[in-house]
Amino acid sequence: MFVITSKEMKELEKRTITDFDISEEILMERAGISVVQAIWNEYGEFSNKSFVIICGSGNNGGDGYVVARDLLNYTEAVRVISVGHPTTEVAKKNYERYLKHGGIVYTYSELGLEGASKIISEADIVVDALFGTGLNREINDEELTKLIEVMNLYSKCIVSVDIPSGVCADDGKIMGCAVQADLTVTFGLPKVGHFLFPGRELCGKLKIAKIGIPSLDMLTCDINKELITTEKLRLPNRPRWSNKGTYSQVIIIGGSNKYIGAPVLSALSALRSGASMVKVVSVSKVCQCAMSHDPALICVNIGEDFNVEKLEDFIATVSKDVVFVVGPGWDTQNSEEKLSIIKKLLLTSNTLIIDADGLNVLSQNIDLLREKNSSKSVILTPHPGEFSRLTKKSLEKVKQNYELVHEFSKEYGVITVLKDATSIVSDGKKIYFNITGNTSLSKAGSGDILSGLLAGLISQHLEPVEAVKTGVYVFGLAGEMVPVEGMNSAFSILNYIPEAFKRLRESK
Ligand SMILES: NC(=O)C1=CN([C@@H]2O[C@H](COP(=O)(O)OP(=O)(O)OC[C@H]3O[C@@H](n4cnc5c(N)ncnc54)[C@H](OP(=O)(O)O)[C@@H]3O)[C@@H](O)[C@H]2O)[C@@H](O)CC1
Ligand SMILES: [K+]
Repeated sequence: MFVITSKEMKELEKRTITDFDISEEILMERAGISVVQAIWNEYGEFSNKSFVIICGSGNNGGDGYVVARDLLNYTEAVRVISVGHPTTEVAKKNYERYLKHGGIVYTYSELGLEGASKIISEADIVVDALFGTGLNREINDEELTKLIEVMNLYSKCIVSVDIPSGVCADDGKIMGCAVQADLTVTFGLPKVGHFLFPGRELCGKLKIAKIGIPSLDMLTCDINKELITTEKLRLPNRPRWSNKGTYSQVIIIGGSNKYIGAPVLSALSALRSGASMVKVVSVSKVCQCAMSHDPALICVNIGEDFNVEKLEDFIATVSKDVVFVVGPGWDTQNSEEKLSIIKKLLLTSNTLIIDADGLNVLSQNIDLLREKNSSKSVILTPHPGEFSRLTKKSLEKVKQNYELVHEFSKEYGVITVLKDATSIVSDGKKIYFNITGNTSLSKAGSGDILSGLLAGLISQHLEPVEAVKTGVYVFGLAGEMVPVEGMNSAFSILNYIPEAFKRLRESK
């Protein structure tokens, strides 16, 4: 499903109006009616319910007046609190129409905070039509801030029109203060702010209503952002005649005497996601740990401690058709030598996934990525801390920064997975958001599982970007399958991976 910014929404609206002769008025009418329908579907019939609609001065408020008018068809218990007189032609029209239908409007300036609080607290459902995609600055007006606080404090239930007021549609950030909705009804296509935190949390349940905007193909509009959903996800093809040689090997280079388990988690995850042969190349202790967990793993022991020559010798023996994961549990000692290993791996034509300390080492010389073999796919799987080191930008600046993920991937010719509660993937062309998962994944070791899972999928010949999309989605699903959220070790997530794949297959 495509995901858009407020600017893109305006463009779609413009083209709908000019190229398809569907007026702004029709769009607003359908938007308002779709909100009423969504409320009915969610909360049941209206005869015993009371409503208050908080309308701002723009078109979001205009939608609010349509909602109010339509609700009058079902109940008299409808009130509007207007915050500023409607300023757009179409909002004014709908304000007038609501009045003509006998609608009651209180102005916030006359009511004051106390009056507004009373009306809000008495209503069963508060419809938030204060600001939508037109919010263009921080809300710093004291009276507005207080009104939003009152809405959050006293409402029994809030339904936001398009987006919770105060949430920026383009990055999910709170512009001063914001409404916490129970249900949000958006129009046409979801906005980025619906999927990035804190906006994602403030939406409550999200419904996407069709209001008559033609498809992107018809509008000849190129949108480069998508939400990862099951329909388009690819799964590996495993022909019945295949044998272990049909698939690529997965080789995990990582682990240290400090972090023994990380590469083992990666390796076990690769097996769970379908890899046929997984090697762990590491120090003795890691190899022992790997063997004790699964004798089917193949270990290449490089000695008691990190040994660059042995690693180099091993890499020289590796055939073309291999998926490398480098970094889980590596630690950052001997970073110069480790950097030279990454350089060697970049020059081979195999697929390379760089994770964890592999990324921390790489951040000392990110330009190494420019030397990669041009036919090679390189996937980086940073969490925000690692991405901040890679880009030399503060954590604040990189968190959820989908544009940066896009630019970075384009500049270095890599696929980047910025892991977070909403993960962001880019191959430098498109941007994908993944929203599966929960806090069962917020655990040491879970990143190692993801890198192994991606390697396992690529070893079964999925295109790297397809493997990454499927991988992050399935990984999230596996996290959601933990019986009690958060009460788990990352290790236990491994058990849910096959089941998560099954669920995805069945849902297609
Ligand atoms: N696109 C479509 O296809 C469709 C769009 N539709 C609907 O239109 C909505 C977008 O409408 P919109 O563009 O009129 O903007 P909206 O969100 O009402 O806010 C603008 C008002 O807020 C004000 N304002 C802004 N920031 C402020 C602040 N911090 N503090 C105080 N004031 C602030 C701003 O003031 P100004 O900047 O002019 O001073 C202006 O008055 C969209 O979300 C959807 O609901 C539907 O009808 C269906 C079709
Ligand atoms: K709103």
